[in-house]
Amino acid sequence: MAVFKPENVEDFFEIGEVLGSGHFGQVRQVRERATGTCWAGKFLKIRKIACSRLGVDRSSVEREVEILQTLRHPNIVTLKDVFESRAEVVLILELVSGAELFDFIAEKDNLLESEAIEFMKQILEGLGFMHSKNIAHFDLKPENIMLSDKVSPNPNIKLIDFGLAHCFHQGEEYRSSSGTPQYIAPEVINSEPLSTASDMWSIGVITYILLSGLSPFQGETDEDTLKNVIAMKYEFFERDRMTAEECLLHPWIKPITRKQVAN
Ligand SMILES: COc1cc(-c2ccc3ncc(-c4cccc([C@@H](O)NCCN(C)C)c4)n3n2)ccc1O
Repeated sequence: MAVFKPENVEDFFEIGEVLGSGHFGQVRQVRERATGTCWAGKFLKIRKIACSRLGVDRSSVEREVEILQTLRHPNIVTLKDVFESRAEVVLILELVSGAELFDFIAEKDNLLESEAIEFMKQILEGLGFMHSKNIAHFDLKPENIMLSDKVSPNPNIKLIDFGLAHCFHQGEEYRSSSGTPQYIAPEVINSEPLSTASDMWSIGVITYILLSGLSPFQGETDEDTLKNVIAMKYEFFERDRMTAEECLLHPWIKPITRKQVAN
């Protein structure tokens, strides 16, 4: 069992405003007392009774910590420290002070295709790094794609929220029905074995929304959305989903000629 720092997190960090919350608990801005540096604290209530709906299993926290400790990349949020006291674990993470990607785009009058390409390139670079470590995110969606800061004219993309992430081991079969209906792949809905390719389905949905402003499978209810995803009312020329690495080599993202660059 992983051992986290038993000290009281408030001895080292001043707890600030709530940045976001979910079934997992809360993300709050925290200020390091020794340096004045601001970080993001993910406050997780640990489930004490297995059948309880409140809180998260300690095993899932250990899995996320192990995955975050493996991932060091400019487009993936970094983990600094982990504290545990009583029934709470606190992940101290690099603060991402920009907006969620889609909120940033919503505030602009329009998004240039060159800007969309740059955003997709950075998302794919972070995801390609994860996949090179046999780690799948399994919850890729606009809310989990953030911008590094509010002021830079060319902000960096940061992938966050690794609560559903999974590291595949040789020969292992992994199934999960978790995720967000608009973005999950058919194999998730059909309880089939998953892989990093399931993230590439989500990338396809995100790219579609980024370029069209429309969500391809969204229905009136989550049930309708899931039915739309598995109805397969679409045709692809390519039979197999591209990997993140293959996407980065696609002419839309990596121009082949100066003429393409000029466009
Ligand atoms: C929510 O889980 C994570 C959040 C983060 C994280 C790291 C740095 C950071 N800076 C700002 C934020 C932030 C800001 C607003 C909302 C959230 C989060 O609560 N919501 C993200 C959406 N997700 C829960 C669907 C997080 N974060 N979130 C990292 C790993 C996680 O598993």
